[in-house]
Amino acid sequence: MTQNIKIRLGTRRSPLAMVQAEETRNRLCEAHGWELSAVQLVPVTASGDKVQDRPLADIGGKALWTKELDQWLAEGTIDAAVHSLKDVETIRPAELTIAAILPRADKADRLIGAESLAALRPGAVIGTSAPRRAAQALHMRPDCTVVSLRGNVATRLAKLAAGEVDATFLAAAGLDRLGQGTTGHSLDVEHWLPAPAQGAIAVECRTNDAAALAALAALDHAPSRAEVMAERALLLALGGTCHSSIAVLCNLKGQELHMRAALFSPDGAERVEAEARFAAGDAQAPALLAQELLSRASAAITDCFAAS
Ligand SMILES: NCc1[nH]cc(CCC(=O)O)c1CC(=O)O
Repeated sequence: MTQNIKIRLGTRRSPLAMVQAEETRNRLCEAHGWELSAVQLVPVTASGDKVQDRPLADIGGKALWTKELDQWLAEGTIDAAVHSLKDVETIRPAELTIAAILPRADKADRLIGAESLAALRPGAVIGTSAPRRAAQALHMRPDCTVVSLRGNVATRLAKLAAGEVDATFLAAAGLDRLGQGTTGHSLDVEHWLPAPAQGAIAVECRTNDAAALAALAALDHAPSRAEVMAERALLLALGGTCHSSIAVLCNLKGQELHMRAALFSPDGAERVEAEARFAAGDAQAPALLAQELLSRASAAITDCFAAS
């Protein structure tokens, strides 16, 4: 049976990454009528998972999530790689192509440890290593303290349970996929904007691998692709780095994308927001929105951007 492997699918080894890889395998097999054994999961421990004690932004950024899988694709060890698109650098090597975006899950963040930001005790300690979550929390609750909290979902929940922090944020998509749909309190996406591409799973393959491209194309969900590619176009135009706080919500309504984005200073004191409506596939509109945001932002915000 195992002789008949059609696709070797690389994935990070974390429980969430493995669940996402299994979902991808199931969809591939269903789309093509394959036995499950036709897709071989090939796990790797990514650099980003090895260093747990420092914020990702300080140790090399998002590239640490994809480095090993990128190399395995280049060497032909695997045929495709599954990623949380939120964790994938905006500029990818030309040799690699995002061949499929799976139907996007819940875009919201959940707050764990309190029913709402307002319900946190005065001076509460919030654990998060994401600049967006830190700045957005401090914007609403300047009395709170933010400390770095890294590790996979289970590790972060354990640190919260151990009392290291009063509260933390996790993506609803990740919690749901791990069977933790009742953990935490969903934050309304209209008021607490998510990260670019939050909740989206991307599958990459070699740009010159026609067979893999064709097999993965069957999984691509066009509405999800329209949203996340517009969000990534905004990120690219902003010149966002791991230190910048970028929050964006893009919803496809019919043929039109409704995008709302906000930038924050690291301490949360400053916030600029703008919105736009444009046709799906319009590559200029997100760039214009980026220019509008940057033009209205103070130095405390623009210092965290490469493009300014
Ligand atoms: N930064 C880690 C990461 N990357 C993707 C997810 C969750 C799934 C997703 O947003 O697609 C998470 C965990 C989290 O932010 O809570």
